[in-house]
Amino acid sequence: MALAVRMRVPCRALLCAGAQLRGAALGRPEWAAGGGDGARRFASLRVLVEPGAEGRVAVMKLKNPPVNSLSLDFLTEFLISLEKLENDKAFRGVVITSDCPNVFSAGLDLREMYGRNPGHYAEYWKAVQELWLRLYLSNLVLVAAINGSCPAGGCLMALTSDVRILSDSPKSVIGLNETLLGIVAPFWFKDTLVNTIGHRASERALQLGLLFPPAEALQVGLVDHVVPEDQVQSMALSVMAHWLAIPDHARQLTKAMMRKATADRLIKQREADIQNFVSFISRDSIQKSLQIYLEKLKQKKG
Ligand SMILES: CCCCCCCCCCCC/C=C/CC(=O)SCCNC(=O)CCNC(=O)[C@H](O)C(C)(C)COP(=O)(O)OP(=O)(O)OC[C@H]1O[C@@H](n2cnc3c(N)ncnc32)[C@H](O)[C@@H]1OP(=O)(O)O
Repeated sequence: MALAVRMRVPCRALLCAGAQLRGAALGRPEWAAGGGDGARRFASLRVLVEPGAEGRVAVMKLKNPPVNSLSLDFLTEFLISLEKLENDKAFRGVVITSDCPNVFSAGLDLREMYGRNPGHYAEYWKAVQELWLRLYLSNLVLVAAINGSCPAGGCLMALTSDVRILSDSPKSVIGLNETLLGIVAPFWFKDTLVNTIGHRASERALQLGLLFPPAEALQVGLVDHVVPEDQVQSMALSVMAHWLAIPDHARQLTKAMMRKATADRLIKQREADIQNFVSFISRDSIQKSLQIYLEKLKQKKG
């Protein structure tokens, strides 16, 4: 049944090969079965996957300290974990959350986009595209349990989920703040935001690089629920149960119907998008902006 409606990213085989290569580059696969749940529990260096209490639901904990920045190695491990879950028919839903205190994800790793060579930028961007496509078109129910700050690429990742739960903490701000760094959110970041909060709200949020505090994020529709931090996980599981009450095939076809056109826009021009990214990020002015931003982050500490 699920096979009939399974969405596929066309360049899947290519990425799989890429992911395996990256896995090899990491030195060892690191997948370790553990505990009484046997093969259903696995972990890599930076991604911990364990079955939730509800069964058929996995909890994926991101643990790339200090801030879950999306480095190339982290993206690769994330992709491999997701692929394993997609292929394991025991699972119908995944709660994605952070193992780093107060931060869901700081977004793309700035060190992957600063001071490197064009080949590296291209490889990195391809992995970013792939993670977005895999998450956005996932057959699983994805619930983002956002237990901390969620800027830029972190927000993009959360926006690919079917539901977002945000912790009610002053640190839990969320948004696409790229313009504050002097960079531009690519069209598919923009499309994902527009699909969630509409055109006018997106235009304002993107131009101003807004990071919404919880109450405003809820009001604009960027997240679906705001709850105290200690209830984020239980709320995510409760929402998940609601979504899992719907037959998979009907829900999956509906999800595909809603999302395919947006994903296809990138799929049709992936190479051009990579070239755009490489030439944009390689500009002296953009490298200077990133350098200043990285210095500001360091100075913040004091
Ligand atoms: C003509 C038009 C053409 C258009 C073409 C378009 C082409 C594409 C354009 C390019 C688009 C690129 C898209 C990028 C999206 C992104 O995701 S960029 C990343 C944006 N992220 C942020 O702005 C978040 C920055 N971080 C923070 O604000 C804070 O760290 C935090 C709020 C997340 C956490 O704060 P705190 O807990 O206080 O930790 P810190 O002390 O700040 O940080 C600890 C440590 O981590 C380092 N760090 C933080 N964020 C990042 C990051 N994103 N990448 C790498 N490293 C990061 C920080 O520097 C500290 O390091 P040290 O301990 O000092 O070494």
